[in-house]
Amino acid sequence: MNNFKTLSPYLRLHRNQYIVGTLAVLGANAAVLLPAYFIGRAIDGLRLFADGNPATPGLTLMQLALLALGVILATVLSGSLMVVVRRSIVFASRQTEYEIRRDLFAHLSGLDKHYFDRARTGDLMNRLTGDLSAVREMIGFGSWQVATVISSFVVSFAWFFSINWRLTLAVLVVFPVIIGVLMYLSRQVSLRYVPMQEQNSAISAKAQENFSGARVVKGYAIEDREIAEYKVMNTELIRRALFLNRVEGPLFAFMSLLMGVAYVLVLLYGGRMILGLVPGSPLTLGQFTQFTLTLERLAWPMLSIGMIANMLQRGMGSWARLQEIFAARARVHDGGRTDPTIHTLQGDIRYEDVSLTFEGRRVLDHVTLHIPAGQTLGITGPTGSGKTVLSQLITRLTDVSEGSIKVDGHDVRSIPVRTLRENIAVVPQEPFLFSDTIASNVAFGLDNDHYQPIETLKSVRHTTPPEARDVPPDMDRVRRAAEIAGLAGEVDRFPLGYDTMLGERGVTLSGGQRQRTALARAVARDPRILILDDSMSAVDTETESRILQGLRTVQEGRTVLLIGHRVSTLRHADHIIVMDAGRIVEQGSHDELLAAGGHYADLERKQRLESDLDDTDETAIADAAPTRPTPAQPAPQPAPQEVKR
Ligand SMILES: Nc1ncnc2c1ncn2[C@@H]1O[C@H](COP(=O)(O)OP(=O)(O)OP(=O)(O)O)[C@@H](O)[C@H]1O
Repeated sequence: MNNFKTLSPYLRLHRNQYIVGTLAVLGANAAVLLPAYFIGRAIDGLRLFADGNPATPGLTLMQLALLALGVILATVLSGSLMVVVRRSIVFASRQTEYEIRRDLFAHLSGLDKHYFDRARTGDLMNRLTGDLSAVREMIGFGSWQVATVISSFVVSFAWFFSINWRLTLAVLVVFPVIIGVLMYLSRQVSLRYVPMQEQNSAISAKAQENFSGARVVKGYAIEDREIAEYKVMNTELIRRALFLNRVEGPLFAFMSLLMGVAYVLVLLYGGRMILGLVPGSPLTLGQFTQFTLTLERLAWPMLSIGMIANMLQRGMGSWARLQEIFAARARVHDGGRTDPTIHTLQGDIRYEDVSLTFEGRRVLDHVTLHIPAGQTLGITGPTGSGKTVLSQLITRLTDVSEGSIKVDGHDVRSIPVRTLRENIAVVPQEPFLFSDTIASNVAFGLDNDHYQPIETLKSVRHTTPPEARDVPPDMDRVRRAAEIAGLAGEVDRFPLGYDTMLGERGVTLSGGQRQRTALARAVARDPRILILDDSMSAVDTETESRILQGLRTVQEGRTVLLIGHRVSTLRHADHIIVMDAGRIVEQGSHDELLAAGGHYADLERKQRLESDLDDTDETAIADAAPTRPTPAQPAPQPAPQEVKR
């Protein structure tokens, strides 16, 4: 019931369509029973005519023709009303489906990292498709059929009672059985349906992860294992689906049996009435015919009761699963302390005694730090030491557990989330590219001002669809950003240049190209604060130094957080911090840290040694190489520019 309450606001958006549709169903089901009445009248009239009794002359040819016309008109009327039903209820259900899908997407887009850290894409996709379809079927075809069953029964029994109440009571004998069976069925379906949908979700998630991770699956040659696991999951789905179907199968047969019982009762009891064997309850042949024809019309509604109960249970089960999405709340959002007057930021960042705890585990521990606007902070430290989460706190991907972070003196929790994020560009450790052109990927963060948040719970019939905006990317900006990110040269060599289409998540680019496309995207945004999270790990040191040089030209007045493991990345930063186990364990300039002889100095020494060793190896190879390659010894290839992922 609770679930129905949450669905009703959507149904109310199309109240008139559902009311018109329901009235049309009622009308159609009343009209469809009129032919039985006309035929009954005709039979009685003809029988009297056949008797040849002048006192009861029976039916004239004109009356017979009128009754025949009545049959035709009633059929046309019920057919026309069915068209109205389709155009109202079925249309309304499609529109409701659209509105729920639109609102679900908007709601999901408003959820934060905490939700998506745990959600499985395949499961969400299954809810947005399979579950939403089940809800649409329930409110469309399902509600239509409910109205059909109710109106068929009401109108039929009205006729039955008007013909003969005793015969009607005989038919009613089967109804307690029907109600009992229905209650049992509804309970069974609701118990069995949700586990089946959960398995559907698990299968979708498995398929989605396999397709997204196809390179890993193939790289480890574990296709057969994955296929076997998929098969097991499918077998389980079939088992659960059959378990559900097992309730429905016998039901159809059972309802047919009950229908047969009703016919037998009418035949035996009605027949006795026609023969005059039931005192005080006469029945004419025409009335008997009308009774049986009306009963015949009840066959489909009766047989479909099981299917409808099933559809409603599935729909409500699916709606409950969609409700779980609507019930999820973003932990990070604008609230009472948000100051809407903050529109611009300069980029002065202060961490004041910041701690962060994830599921009882402290990942940042009393961090205090000041990054003046326009300065570059280098962040390094062992893996898992808290570098990424430290930077994520500025964009409020997650909020501090203790202490505060201030940008330009404002606590980040008081800056409107949109303003905050519009002023920051992040190049994450694992860049995400869209299956679009390189130009569109670089320009992804631009052209964001024309869109307003959508109004939810609003009828699609009263909203004008947003104008299709196919704004071409600002190519000057795209090229400049690509130049700075060290990507331009390679893109110019692609046959389609910036119009090159990327595969899903940019898989058709090398790891380094992907990183630099993501970097270009961030630079194109022209942010006040730029966060580069280990975002040059897949490019060689030479390219990296070119990119850093390019960045320095646009860095003026921009605050940059540069996370990295290479001293070459960090050495030009104004200030460098070394993190360990969520704490800042060293800080200072490159020279100060080298002089301090701690972790940073160690790192520098190791990387210098490695680089010296590489140089020595290369010289040795060059010395040993013949001056001219023979066919058997191909010329040494240049070192790969980038680490392929
Ligand atoms: N969403 C999360 N839920 C729970 N723990 C998390 C989450 N994100 C990060 N952590 C934990 O926080 C700690 C710091 O992670 P972080 O990603 O900041 O490390 P890092 O220093 O950037 O490491 P790396 O150099 O490997 O990228 C890790 O122990 C990690 O397991």
